[in-house]
Amino acid sequence: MLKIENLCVKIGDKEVLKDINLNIGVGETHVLFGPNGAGKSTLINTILGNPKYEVVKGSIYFKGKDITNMPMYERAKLGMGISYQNPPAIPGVKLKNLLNIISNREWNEIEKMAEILNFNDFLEREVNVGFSGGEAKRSEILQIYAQNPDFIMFDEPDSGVDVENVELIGNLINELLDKNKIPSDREKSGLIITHMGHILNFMDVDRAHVLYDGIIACSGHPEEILDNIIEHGYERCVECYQKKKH
Ligand SMILES: Nc1ncnc2c1ncn2[C@@H]1O[C@H](COP(=O)(O)OP(=O)(O)OP(=O)(O)O)[C@@H](O)[C@H]1O
Repeated sequence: MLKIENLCVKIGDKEVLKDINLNIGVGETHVLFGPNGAGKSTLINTILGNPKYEVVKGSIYFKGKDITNMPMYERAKLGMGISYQNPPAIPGVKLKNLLNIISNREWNEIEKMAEILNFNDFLEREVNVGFSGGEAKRSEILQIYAQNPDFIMFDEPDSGVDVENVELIGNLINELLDKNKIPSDREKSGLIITHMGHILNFMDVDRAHVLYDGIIACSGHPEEILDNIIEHGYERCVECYQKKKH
C-alpha cells in the first residue's frame, strides 16, 4: 500500500528526516514510537503531502504510484486519510455539513457511528470550536469513518482522551483498519503514532518502528519494542541501531 524509499526531509534549513525506509502492506497497521521532536509528525505530514515539508531525497509510493510530488488533495482522492493530533477549528462550518462534503457513506451510517461515539449532539456544532481535546479526537474518528480512506494515519489518537474513550477509540480504529476481518480479507492499512501505547491494549498492530532523531532506529514486534522502551528508554534503541550498523 505504502512504500517509502531513502526519504530525506527538510523544514526550512533543518534536516528532520534522514534516509527513511518503510513498507506498509495492504491490510497491515504499523505503529510509530519516538521521543518528542524525533520527526514523527513530520513523517506523516510528508506522506500526506503537506507543502511545508521539503523532500530533498527519496520517494514515496502509494498503491504503486509515485506520489512524491503529488499535491495533498490528489493523495486524499487516491485514498489517504489522517486523524490529526490537534485538528484546527473551522468557525462557521457545522460538523454535519463537513461530514456531508467529505463522506463516502450513507448519512444513516454516519448517524449510527455518531451514536456509537456518543457524538450526535455535536453534529450541529461548528467543527472543533470549543471542543475539548477528547471531543476533537472523536470528531476526527467520525470524519475518518465518513471519508472511509484505504490508508489512514492517526497522530496520537489517545492523547488527552479519558480511559473509557481510549478503549472506544481503539476498538473503532481496529474496525476502520479491517482488523475485525481475517487477514486475507483486510484491505485497509494504517500508521499510528502513540506516546504511551495505552491504546495498543485495544488494537491489533502488525509492526512497530522507533523514530529517533530523524532515523528509523529499530523495527519489530510492537509489544516487544514498547516493553523495551518502557524498561530501558529510547536511547537503548539507538545503541542497538549503531551496533547493527557497524
Ligand atoms: N516550522 C518548523 N521550523 C523549524 N523546525 C521545525 C518546524 N516544525 C518542526 N520542526 C522541528 O522538527 C523536529 C521534528 O518535529 P516533529 O513535530 O515532527 O516531531 P515529533 O516526533 O512529532 O514530536 P512530538 O512527539 O513532540 O509531537 C523538531 O525538532 C521540531 O522542532
